[in-house]
Amino acid sequence: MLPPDNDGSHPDMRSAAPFSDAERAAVYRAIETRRDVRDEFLPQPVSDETLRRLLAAAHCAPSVGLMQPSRFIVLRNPEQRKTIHDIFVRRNAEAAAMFEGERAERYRSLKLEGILKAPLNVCVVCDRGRDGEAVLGRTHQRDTDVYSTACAVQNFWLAARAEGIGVGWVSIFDPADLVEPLGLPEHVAPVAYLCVGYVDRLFTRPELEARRWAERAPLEDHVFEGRWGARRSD
Ligand SMILES: Cc1cc2c(cc1C)N(C[C@H](O)[C@H](O)[C@H](O)COP(=O)(O)O)c1[nH]c(=O)[nH]c(=O)c1N2
Repeated sequence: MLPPDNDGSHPDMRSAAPFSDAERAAVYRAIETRRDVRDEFLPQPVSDETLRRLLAAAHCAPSVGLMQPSRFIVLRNPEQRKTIHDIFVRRNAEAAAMFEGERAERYRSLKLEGILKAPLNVCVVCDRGRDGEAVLGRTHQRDTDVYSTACAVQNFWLAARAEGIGVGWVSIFDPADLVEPLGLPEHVAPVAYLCVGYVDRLFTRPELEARRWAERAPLEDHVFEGRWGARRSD
């Protein structure tokens, strides 16, 4: 056992004082007003400096065993994005066929990506590393590397909101579809295909709710006490 430091804390530690009221409000505002964006992208380019801030925010995310498995493939070339969009169109037709009747009609009326409209696409991938290599925290939960990458995506999304930049996550692909167009090696899994660009308007609630596809649930319905389904008052 290592001896404790004099005051019991590591020299690299610092105060964990709460944020000021304004700082705290800004954090919650980013969380509450973040939206998935499909169609509101403006053509205005995102500067390298701004993109770097978003990527730095993503790179700050927690990761299992500090594995830092997230990698960011930035796609600017319209031709390459056209290839990805063509794949989306094909997969989206397959997806639409999985719904029936009025639901299928409603599905087809939704715009579910901004691959070509957004000035920038970023594919966030997870370098799953070499099999057999033990990673702290991942020894019994193999997918924690992918969860770590999802944390990076959320950091990116929230930082983007603070910058006035919209992000839309597109997952209507078979992950294998992206291997060839992005040159992904076998140990790299695509996690999030993101459309990124400035926006001047955002929905005040999830667009899928505004368009009557699904409804947000009250938080209370999703919080249990001690056991699945148990309520505090039970
Ligand atoms: C893992 C994952 C995958 C997808 C999404 C999200 C996430 C987390 N979302 C966005 C999703 O529909 C949206 O987050 C919810 O409807 C809630 O809306 P807000 O994000 O609050 O605007 C999404 N949206 C879309 O139009 N096409 C898509 O393929 C996907 N895929």
